[in-house]
Amino acid sequence: MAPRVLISDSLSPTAVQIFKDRGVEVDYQPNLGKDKEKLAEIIGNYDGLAIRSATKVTAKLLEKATRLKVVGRAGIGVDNVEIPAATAKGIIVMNTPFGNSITTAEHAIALMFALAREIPAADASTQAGKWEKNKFMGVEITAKTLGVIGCGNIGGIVADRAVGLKMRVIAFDPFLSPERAIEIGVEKVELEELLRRADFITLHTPLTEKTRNILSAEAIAKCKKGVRIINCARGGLVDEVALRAALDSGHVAGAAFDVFVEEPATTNPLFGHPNVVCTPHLGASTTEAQENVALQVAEQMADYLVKGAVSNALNMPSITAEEAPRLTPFVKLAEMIGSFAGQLTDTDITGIRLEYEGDVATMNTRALTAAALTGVLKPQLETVNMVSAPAVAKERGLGVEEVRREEQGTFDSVFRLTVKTAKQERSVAGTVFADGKPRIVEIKGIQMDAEFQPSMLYVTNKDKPGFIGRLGTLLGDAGINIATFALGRQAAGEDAIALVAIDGAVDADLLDKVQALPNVVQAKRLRF
Ligand SMILES: NC(=O)c1ccc[n+]([C@@H]2O[C@H](COP(=O)([O-])OP(=O)(O)OC[C@H]3O[C@@H](n4cnc5c(N)ncnc54)[C@H](O)[C@@H]3O)[C@@H](O)[C@H]2O)c1
Ligand SMILES: O=C(O)[C@H](O)COP(=O)(O)O
Repeated sequence: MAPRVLISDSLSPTAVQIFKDRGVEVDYQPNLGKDKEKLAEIIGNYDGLAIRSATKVTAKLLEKATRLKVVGRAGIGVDNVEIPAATAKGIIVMNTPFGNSITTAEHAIALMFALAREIPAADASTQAGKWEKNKFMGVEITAKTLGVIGCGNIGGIVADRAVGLKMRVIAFDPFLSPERAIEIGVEKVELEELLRRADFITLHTPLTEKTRNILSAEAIAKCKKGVRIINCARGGLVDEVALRAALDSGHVAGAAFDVFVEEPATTNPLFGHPNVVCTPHLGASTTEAQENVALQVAEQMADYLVKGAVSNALNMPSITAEEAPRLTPFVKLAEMIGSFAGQLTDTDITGIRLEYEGDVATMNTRALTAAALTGVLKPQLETVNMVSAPAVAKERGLGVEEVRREEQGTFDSVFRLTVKTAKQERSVAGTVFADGKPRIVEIKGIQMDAEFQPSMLYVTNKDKPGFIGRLGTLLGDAGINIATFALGRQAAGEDAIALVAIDGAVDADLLDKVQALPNVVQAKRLRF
């Protein structure tokens, strides 16, 4: 069945076309993001949800999203998505981190000019027939100091444009390296210094607990008198009430805002002030940016739903479309080896060691680790998947250790997983053969050669004559056909392992009988 995607915000028709071309069924309902109830009613029918900023992907909505595998944000900010809730449900959240950066940076520059020359007010006055030539006295931006708070993708582009406009640019960003600051021609400063020196301040950080009200009443008071403030990033970075007071007192000369604490903003403390310019979250609204983000989000979501490739995910390691064909059989191997170990372990797992040997050590081991953890946890947690498994493992305090060795041994690649419990360590290793099928090659250090089968019986025993015959007879008498029988042992008379693929299933009674056979140490049913 073709995967189904719902687009619940306004997106370029390019997205619809790409989904169709990639074999994904698509429903375009651009106003649904504003209708929470209706969205919750139908979200259960979809594998993918493509959104902009109007749709709020809350934990409550995700409860109804029983089939959802991916949320794609056609844009940058994902503050409208409850990512921990999506992760817990195994839903990938991806964005398009660069598609609208230039456009948004240009909007910030446009708002800076609008403030410097009071263009919106002058336009309204002129079109009202007033010709108030003496009322609108602007300021030049040349040689003025622009303070950039948050100098990532957009802040960096704003800085570059401002340098071109002959401004002096200073930036506050704890994660801006001195090398990058030199490269883009900005002076890296602390926030206090930026506030003290800047003639214009522009904000380009995400909204986090650290950045909320980064321009608080106190910070605004530290600004140079006559400062002009531009916010094209997120509502909540500036204390709107404090800013209004500073505008009223004349301490701040002007403010240009594209984003607001409450959106859609129909009322706001800043509204109505003569030196305030507002736009309705238009930062990303150009034909070019909307084409970019629509195309990118549709390609990324289709790649995931159709090919399993993951890019720009915020809660899962990336798997490129190029690496997916080589990686996919190993993802399957890692999950099955993990599942094998998880099914064998009854007591609390305290730690997991993952060893990648040979070619597999050069692959995307973050994705393989996520797959292996999924396998380990699934016997206890039905709903866990590659998205949620690393977070769940961390939450449960499982120490996860990765070891990579590129030298090859008997096989081109070996993946070994060791589960640690308070009582013991148990390892299982496997590889992928040339036919692309995963194989078990070692259990507890004992060499084996077994394919994974849907129904298997795992028996450890003392290697004494008669065991195989007795087990075969027991299964035969119960009407159970043996499909394959793999054996491995340490040495004659010592520990041995039998891995038996069977048609049908062994019930609890029969398992007890296997367990009661002479020399049997442990008998377990396994399902793959
Ligand atoms: N108005 C719009 O339509 C529109 C469009 C696109 C993006 N945005 C918003 O713009 C913002 C920036 O986007 P971006 O692509 O440049 O993101 P980015 O991740 O590339 O850059 C953000 C920068 O903020 C810095 N930062 C984080 N915490 C900080 C702190 N406490 N103090 C100072 N700096 C801090 C980071 O180090 C990073 O360099 C986002 O919030 C995004 O949602 C708005
Ligand atoms: O973070 C973003 O990409 C912008 O806020 C754009 O939002 P929009 O897609 O709703 O215009």
